[in-house]
Amino acid sequence: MKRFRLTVALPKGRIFQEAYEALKRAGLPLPPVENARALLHGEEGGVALLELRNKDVPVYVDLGIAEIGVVGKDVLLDSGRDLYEPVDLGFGACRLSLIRRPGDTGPIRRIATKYPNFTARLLKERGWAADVVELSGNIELAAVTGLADAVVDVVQTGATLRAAGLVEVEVLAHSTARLVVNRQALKLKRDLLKPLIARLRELAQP
Ligand SMILES: Nc1ncnc2c1ncn2[C@@H]1O[C@H](COP(=O)(O)OP(=O)(O)OP(=O)(O)O)[C@@H](O)[C@H]1O
Ligand SMILES: O=P(O)(O)OC[C@H]1O[C@H](OP(=O)(O)OP(=O)(O)O)[C@H](O)[C@@H]1O
Repeated sequence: MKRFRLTVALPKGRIFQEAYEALKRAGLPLPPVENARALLHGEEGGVALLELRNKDVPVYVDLGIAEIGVVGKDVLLDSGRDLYEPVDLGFGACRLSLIRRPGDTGPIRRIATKYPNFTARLLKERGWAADVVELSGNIELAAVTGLADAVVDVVQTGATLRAAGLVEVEVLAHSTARLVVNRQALKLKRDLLKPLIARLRELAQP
């Protein structure tokens, strides 16, 4: 890939637009997004934008392909990557919760989730002997159908849970979108990244 002054990793989907606008407001000259799902870039030597799946953002930033990225704390908690996380951007607020069928209070033997590492850590901390089943979407269905006797999933309004007739047993973690920065790039591109981080912090103040 051509080298750019800065490469930014953003997740396509729910938080893309807000992430894009937050970085623009902070003064980063991002290329226009007319043709999504591409490697987008402006003029030679400018800022390049990678549009990725959520869980790929920490990978691209950790391995230094992108110097910075925006991703949900939920994804970071599962990623196992040691990224510098200097700004809580505030949007994309949701929580990671333990969800069960109403009245189910017995031991959890099988737990389904899109967050297998986070969930495995939880089981270990609590000393629960359960199998983790990794799924890719519509996680609530695992509890509804009996595939699992609990799920760990994102809750925001609670509407999906209610519609599925499930209950939020416990909030395990709170999540918002975060700016993530490659640790080496922070040193090498300090002059570019420090003011951007400072500006994003100012703008993210409630
Ligand atoms: N219902 C929700 N309300 C608010 N924020 C949410 C909600 N669901 C997820 N989020 C946050 O937004 C991020 C992106 O969610 P999105 O639905 O776009 O991706 P996804 O479907 O989980 O992932 P992918 O499509 O990349 O596998 C999540 O990682 C989380 O931080
Ligand atoms: O509490 P709520 O406001 O109802 O939001 C929670 C739902 O949103 C997310 O699903 P998404 O729409 O991303 O679909 P997915 O299950 O395919 O990931 C999450 O997995 C829940 O299902």
